[in-house]
Amino acid sequence: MGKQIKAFIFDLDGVITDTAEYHYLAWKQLAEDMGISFDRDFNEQLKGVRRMDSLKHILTLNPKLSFSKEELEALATRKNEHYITLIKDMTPNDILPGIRKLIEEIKKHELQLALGSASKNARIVLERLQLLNSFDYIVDAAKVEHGKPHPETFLTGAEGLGVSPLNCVGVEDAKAGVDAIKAAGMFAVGIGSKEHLAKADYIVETTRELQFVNIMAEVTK
Ligand SMILES: O=P(O)(O)OC[C@H]1O[C@@H](O)[C@H](O)[C@@H](O)[C@@H]1O
Ligand SMILES: [Mg+2]
Repeated sequence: MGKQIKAFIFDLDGVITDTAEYHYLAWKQLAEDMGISFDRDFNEQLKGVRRMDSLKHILTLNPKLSFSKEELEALATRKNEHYITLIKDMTPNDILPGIRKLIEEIKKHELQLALGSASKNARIVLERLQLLNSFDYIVDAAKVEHGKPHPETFLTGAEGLGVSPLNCVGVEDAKAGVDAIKAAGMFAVGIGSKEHLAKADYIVETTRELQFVNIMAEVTK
């Protein structure tokens, strides 16, 4: 018998809006300034990963480079400045196809909705998209100690909503995120390729295919 679903917990970047692309471009700009190049395949390992952890991962590409703690902070700040420039003109038109409809269906069925994001910019982005009020609870980088793939982000979301993780569906575009959802004991919807999101319980290629009825059918299988 399938589970009873009471809540959805959405990742932000790459799920609600295409800020995953802006994170990629901002990291690429910073990395190129340091003579490091990386491609979209390597970028899959950065998706869902916190700012400083992402920077440290990029720096493994050139082990000859070494930075003090202060220098690392300055580099992470510079990346964020590139990112802030890229998101400055975002509007509700930047909500990815299918997301608004899915949120409407979640509300119509009287389920709860939380955000589970690794980003310190999560509230700014939701504000630009005029979606802040659509969420019953928001988990961002400030609320948790451990980044994804640790389950804390999703467990904190469930706790904030007052529901058991077993009654939650998590929605993610990142491998680290899907791993976090599964470690939290939730049903995982992955957006992207099977190759990157192998652990997801149900995978769609793009947000356009995120249909409430199809997700519920998969959950109750
Ligand atoms: O630098 P920020 O806005 O705090 O974001 C941290 C991380 O947030 C995640 O949502 C993104 O997938 C990562 O790419 C990003 O590094
Ligand atoms: Mg994401």
